[in-house]
Amino acid sequence: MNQRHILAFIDRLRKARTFEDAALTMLREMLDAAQAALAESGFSGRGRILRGMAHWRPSDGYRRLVLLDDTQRSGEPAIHHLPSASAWRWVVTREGPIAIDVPLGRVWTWQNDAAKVLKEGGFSGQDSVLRLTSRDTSHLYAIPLRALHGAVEGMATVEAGCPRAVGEDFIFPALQESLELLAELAAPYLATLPPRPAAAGVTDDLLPVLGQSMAGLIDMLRVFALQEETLLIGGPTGAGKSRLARWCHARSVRRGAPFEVLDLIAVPEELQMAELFGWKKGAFTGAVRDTPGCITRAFKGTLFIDEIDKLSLKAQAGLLQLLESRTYRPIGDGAREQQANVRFIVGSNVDLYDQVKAGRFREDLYYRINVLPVKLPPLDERRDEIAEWARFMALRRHRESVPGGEARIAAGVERLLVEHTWPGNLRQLDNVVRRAYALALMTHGDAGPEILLEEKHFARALSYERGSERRSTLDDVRAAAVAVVEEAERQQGKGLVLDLDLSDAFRGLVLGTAVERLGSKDAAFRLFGKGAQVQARNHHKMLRREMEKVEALCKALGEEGAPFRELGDDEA
Ligand SMILES: Nc1ncnc2c1ncn2[C@@H]1O[C@H](COP(=O)(O)OP(=O)(O)OP(=O)(O)O)[C@@H](O)[C@H]1O
Repeated sequence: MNQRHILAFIDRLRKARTFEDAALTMLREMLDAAQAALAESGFSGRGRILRGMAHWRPSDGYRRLVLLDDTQRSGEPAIHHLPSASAWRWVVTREGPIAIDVPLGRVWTWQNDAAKVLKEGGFSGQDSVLRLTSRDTSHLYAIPLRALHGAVEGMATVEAGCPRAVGEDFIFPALQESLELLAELAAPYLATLPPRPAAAGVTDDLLPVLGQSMAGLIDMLRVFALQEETLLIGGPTGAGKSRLARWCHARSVRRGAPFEVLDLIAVPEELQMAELFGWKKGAFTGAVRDTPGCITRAFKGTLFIDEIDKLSLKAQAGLLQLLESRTYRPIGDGAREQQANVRFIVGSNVDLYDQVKAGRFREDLYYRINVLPVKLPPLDERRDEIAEWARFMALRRHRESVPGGEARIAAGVERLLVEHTWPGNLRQLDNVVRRAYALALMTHGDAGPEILLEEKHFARALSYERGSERRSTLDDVRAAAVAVVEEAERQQGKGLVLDLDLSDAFRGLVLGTAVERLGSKDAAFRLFGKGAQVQARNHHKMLRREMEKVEALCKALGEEGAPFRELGDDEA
């Protein structure tokens, strides 16, 4: 590339207004450079430059994906292809460009004017290989794209089809320098330009509201939904991850088969393996009959594992083995292994890589499930959706009581809701709408076919909410800790000691509060994932023990009487 050429390229990048404009400019230039290298090579007329792809994917998920396909006739609808997950891993770990000889599975690069094989058979991800060969790609070049701070956050790929060049260096040596230069020049634009506004998304029963900020993500998810690889949906609690998983299933080739959910927050650690794989009669105490696990129940369908970070290390090993071999054995079953015919979607509301660094999540499993990561933004970043969700939720609530009824929200409510912050996301909004609905019912006497939810109902419903200025739960818990420490200091001043073990009473205080609030011990235990204790009817005893600790704390603090005293008494 001569200087004039480079300047013209920079000029086009400068004129780009969106990520997509810049990515297409870069890819066009890359494909043209590859075309020229092919024409000058010994493979001229025997191979084809097929397509280029660019994606931007910081660690928490795919943000954008752009395809420039020279095999498509113009006017054809864009066929979406996925970038290669294995190529991405190579580029990230090497932080440099690589070339892949797809049929041989060879991964190599070019160093000091010489080809260097990084790994024979290093490109062996079955899904990636199949996908590339099915679109006639024999050679793939992958170049890192760097964010402004230097980290690799994206990748550009050029695909070529030239069966004659299998096992040969092909055109990479001649091309590598210009591909790297083009990527380097384009990266600052890619890192900073906004996305092209997506066309208004099509809504349906599973995704009834779709704002501008979600439309781009949904476009990508339409492509991801069709794949067999594991999809990882991150995002804060209540943002709608489970619903989105169901939406993906409904758009996948598996849509006619079951959609199963394994919510790990509700399953005690010791039962996780059993829930996943099922068990044979007699496998453990209480296993009175053969019971299929959710992998069997999801046969030919999709299994959504929510809160994957709650998976015990033992169950992580089991899941990894399953993902690698695609086979499993129910607990206590010595017989033949069973084939797992299931597509996995995994949900998490924490950063899984942080869990890896903290030693709580296996790194190998992390890479297995982090193939197609996406992040569902919090509702506060989807403000254009808030009013519409509220309308949808009000109607949904009303129709639970009056099928076919109509519910409206008064003018002015929208502003109220949009100005609020929603740390609990859609779940919190749903609660507020339900509260406003209950207040409207009180105004109107009963639910007629039509109901109007007024501003005063929402204002009141919101007044029960914790506002944006509210401190976090952690701050509140820490405030309680500070109070105890201050009390210990006071007692020390009097020559006394406040035993640290007394702070164990926190469990009892939490449980007691939950029982009071929910009006049921069973519900309180289930709220905290202790359903197994309820089932075994152990929870009364457990609660009693916790209440004794609360009493001991009260005594040490010189309080007369303890809260929730009566809770430990009856077994009702
Ligand atoms: N697509 C949807 N259609 C209807 N309601 C929805 C949708 N998405 C979210 N909601 C509302 O938000 C609530 C939370 O949604 P969901 O359970 O999918 O969130 P989540 O992100 O999986 O939460 P968690 O991380 O706590 O499991 C639902 O109970 C529902 O009221």
